[in-house]
Amino acid sequence: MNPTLSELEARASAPKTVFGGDAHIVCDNLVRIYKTEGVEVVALQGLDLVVREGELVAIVGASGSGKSTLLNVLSGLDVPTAGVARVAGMDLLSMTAKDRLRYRREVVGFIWQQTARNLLPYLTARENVELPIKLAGRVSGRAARGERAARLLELLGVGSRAGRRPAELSGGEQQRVAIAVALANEPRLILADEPTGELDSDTSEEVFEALRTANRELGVTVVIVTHDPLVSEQVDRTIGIRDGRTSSETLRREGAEGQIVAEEYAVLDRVGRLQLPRDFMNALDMERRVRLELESDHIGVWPVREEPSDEQ
Ligand SMILES: Nc1ncnc2c1ncn2[C@@H]1O[C@H](COP(=O)(O)OP(=O)(O)OP(=O)(O)O)[C@@H](O)[C@H]1O
Repeated sequence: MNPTLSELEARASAPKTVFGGDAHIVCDNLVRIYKTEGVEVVALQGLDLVVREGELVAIVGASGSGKSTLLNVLSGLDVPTAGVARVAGMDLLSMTAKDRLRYRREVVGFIWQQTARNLLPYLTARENVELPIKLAGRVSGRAARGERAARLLELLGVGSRAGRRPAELSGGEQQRVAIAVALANEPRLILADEPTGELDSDTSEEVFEALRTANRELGVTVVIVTHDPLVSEQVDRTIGIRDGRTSSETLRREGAEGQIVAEEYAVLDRVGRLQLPRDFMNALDMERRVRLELESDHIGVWPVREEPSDEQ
């Protein structure tokens, strides 16, 4: 039955539910187009992402999928072409230069892949953590700063290394100190770009454990960007991105016998688009068109064998 005029009016005046609501990170239909020498590259093509406060998530994608572009947007280094990007209620598209600076100093902390980029080589671990606290000018007194730095290093399991310079630390220890540096000014969000890219698998586990500790003990939201799909064993939620769009989500949970179960889901956007995994499409030779059938509890997707006459 068609709605009456008064029903339509009531619908129009009802408060609109905004995508993502007041979630900590909201990207809604995010687009980033790079223009170089007249050629346009669409790095993000309508990406949607919602992360709640206090979550620990990984964003995984192959090279060129748009991970760095997304990270640059979330870190306030780059401004997207269109869409919505909000972190902790701050609008990353319309922020003034002053707000952007404050955002980068106070709201987000970073950990880069290159261990050397995170720490100053001539300072000890403790001095590296103290420096951003001093620059922010929010904690006065050397002793108070030293105490905060020592507490963070202790929390991340590198308290005994406080007096060492980066060159006297292992790669994993350097990254744990880097996490302490990122946490120095109590950011609400930590962005980590391939934080274990230069480490072997045992050392990587230590770094993930440190990120989990920071997340659990301090309640800070953590977003890890990586090309390594095995990260889904380390975090509760892994978001896959493909061709500049979120394509899948893997949720990790504990099974009945205490075993870790990882389940992969495809992401359905608001207009009903979803990306089929490439290997599923290849296995059934699916191309261009598929046949859909609505069943009582699922939707069937079948490959269509194209007739040559179809193209004319
Ligand atoms: N500054 C730029 N100018 C032009 N094109 C760019 C620029 N930065 C990225 N791109 C293009 O945008 C797309 C997404 O790149 P992006 O660096 O975000 O992917 P990525 O998933 O981080 O890859 P990688 O893991 O290799 O760093 C690619 O096609 C890339 O060539």
